[in-house]
Amino acid sequence: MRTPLIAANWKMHKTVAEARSFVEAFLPAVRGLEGADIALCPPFTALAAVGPLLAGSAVALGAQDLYHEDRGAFTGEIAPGMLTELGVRYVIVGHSERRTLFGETDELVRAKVAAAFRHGLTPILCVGEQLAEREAGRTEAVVTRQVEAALTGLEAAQVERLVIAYEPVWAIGTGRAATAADAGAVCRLIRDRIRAAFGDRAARGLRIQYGGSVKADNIADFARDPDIDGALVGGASLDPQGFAALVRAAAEAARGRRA
Ligand SMILES: O=C(CO)COP(=O)(O)O
Repeated sequence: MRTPLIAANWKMHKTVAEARSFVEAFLPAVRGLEGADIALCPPFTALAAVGPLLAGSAVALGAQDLYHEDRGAFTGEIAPGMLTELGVRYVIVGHSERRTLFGETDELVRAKVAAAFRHGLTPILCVGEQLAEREAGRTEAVVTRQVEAALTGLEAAQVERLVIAYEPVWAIGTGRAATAADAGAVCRLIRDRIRAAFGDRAARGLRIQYGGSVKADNIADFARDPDIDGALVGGASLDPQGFAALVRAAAEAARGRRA
């Protein structure tokens, strides 16, 4: 069975000093924990400080975005090699805030996923429908389009290592999480599409997280579902003790999943 991945997306929160004190409190609180992988995705400015603090721990370093070119005149952007140099292992790509606030297209997301793989980074590809799309019965069509567009040109062996985060946009930061049944159904749909396009091995290896108002007291519902492989967590990842409790609850619940 796939090990769930609980990833913290801090978004535009925490200075370097705040990031350091989070890690100092968080690591002892999850030491020795088994049954879930953990990643922290601080803002770019804190990566160089957080990386060395995580070295030797079971907690991986992630980034929130990257640019798809290796270098050049792209003011304000961050190249993949700048992330790998700092020990970054995961990179969030295509978050709905990037898509809606910063105009990222399916094509740009595809280029970023490819760039991440080219540099040995594991993308956490975010997909999810808006409220109006859900209400119009278009969830399946939207999510399928986003997944297919982002994975065009990849090899099955790459897809097997990929992480997809299903984050319905209406559930992000609203306190209104999807039900585990609805989230699980979309995750199954994604896995079926991956199986059809890339084969059974890729579909079995790929991790599909849920994201959107995940908290310590609802994570168990998601983590028990055999097709939900952990969570991408925003607001509830900002407090070290609260996030540690969330990770522990996820690991505990995931133990009950069907093998
Ligand atoms: O966008 C998210 C993670 O990427 C989810 O954010 P919240 O957990 O704050 O709803």
